[in-house]
Amino acid sequence: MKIALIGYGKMGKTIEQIALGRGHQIVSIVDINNPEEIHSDNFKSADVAIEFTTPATAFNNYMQCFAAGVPVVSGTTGWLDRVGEIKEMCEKEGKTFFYASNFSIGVNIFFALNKYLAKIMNNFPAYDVKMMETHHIHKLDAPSGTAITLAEGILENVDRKERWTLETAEKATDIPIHAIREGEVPGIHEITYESDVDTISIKHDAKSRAGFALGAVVAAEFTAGKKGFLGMDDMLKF
Ligand SMILES: NC(=O)C1=CN([C@@H]2O[C@H](COP(=O)(O)OP(=O)(O)OC[C@H]3O[C@@H](n4cnc5c(N)ncnc54)[C@H](O)[C@@H]3O)[C@@H](O)[C@H]2O)C=CC1
Ligand SMILES: O=C(O)C1=N[C@H](C(=O)O)C[C@H](O)C1
Repeated sequence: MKIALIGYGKMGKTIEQIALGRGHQIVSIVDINNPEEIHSDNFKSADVAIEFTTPATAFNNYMQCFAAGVPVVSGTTGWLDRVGEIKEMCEKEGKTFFYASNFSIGVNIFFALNKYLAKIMNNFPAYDVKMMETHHIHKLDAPSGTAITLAEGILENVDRKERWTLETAEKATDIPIHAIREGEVPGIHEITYESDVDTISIKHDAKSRAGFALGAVVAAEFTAGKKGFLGMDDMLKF
């Protein structure tokens, strides 16, 4: 498969290695210093573009991919206030877009576990819930996209909670997310339920970026030739 990379930072470089190892060809690499590459014939020849850039630049990159007729797989976080526009373009204009706040298979198992635990906890109001995420100091957004997905999994299932908040809970109906930025940590997420008598925690700790990158390449293989707005639930069968 011919892959174009948009964003050649920590994720772009890890994805390149995994894609080459799976027999794919990298036909184009777009980064901040060569934005015109996205208009090149090499870029347009890609079966799929994999986009990992920044919250501020992702949406415009998606528009460029759509204009070039290249399906997009993206994991960039912090831009989801505009996801409705992308879904509409996929539905009405036949564009192709695969998004995951976290491509790691382990984290997606953790998402399912989080929802299952939340369903149980809905029946036990003696427990309050809080979240913690830790990432490297270069991360631009907080809370992490993964933490937001986890919070949404709790909100869908725990009736006594209404929204997530960064750091402090203002009301009993809030889920506070504590965001720590420390060293070069690839990503840790923890959900804690606490009562007067005990604590129950579930935690995912990424050892490197390899799991995120492998998931993104597998998602690219899945996306090539498909139409519409796609996500991990379409690809994984639990
Ligand atoms: N969904 C997932 O599984 C994961 C998502 N991420 C997210 O992916 C994004 C990127 O993460 P990293 O690679 O660690 O960041 P990074 O900072 O190492 O790399 C970002 C790259 O994008 C480039 N860039 C900036 N503006 C650009 C533009 N307009 N066009 C093309 N390239 C541009 C930068 O020069 C840099 O090389 C972040 O939003 C992060 O939260 C990170 C890991 C896993
Ligand atoms: O910025 C990162 O590094 C990561 N970002 C994603 C997020 O915001 O959830 C996924 C992973 O945790 C690493």
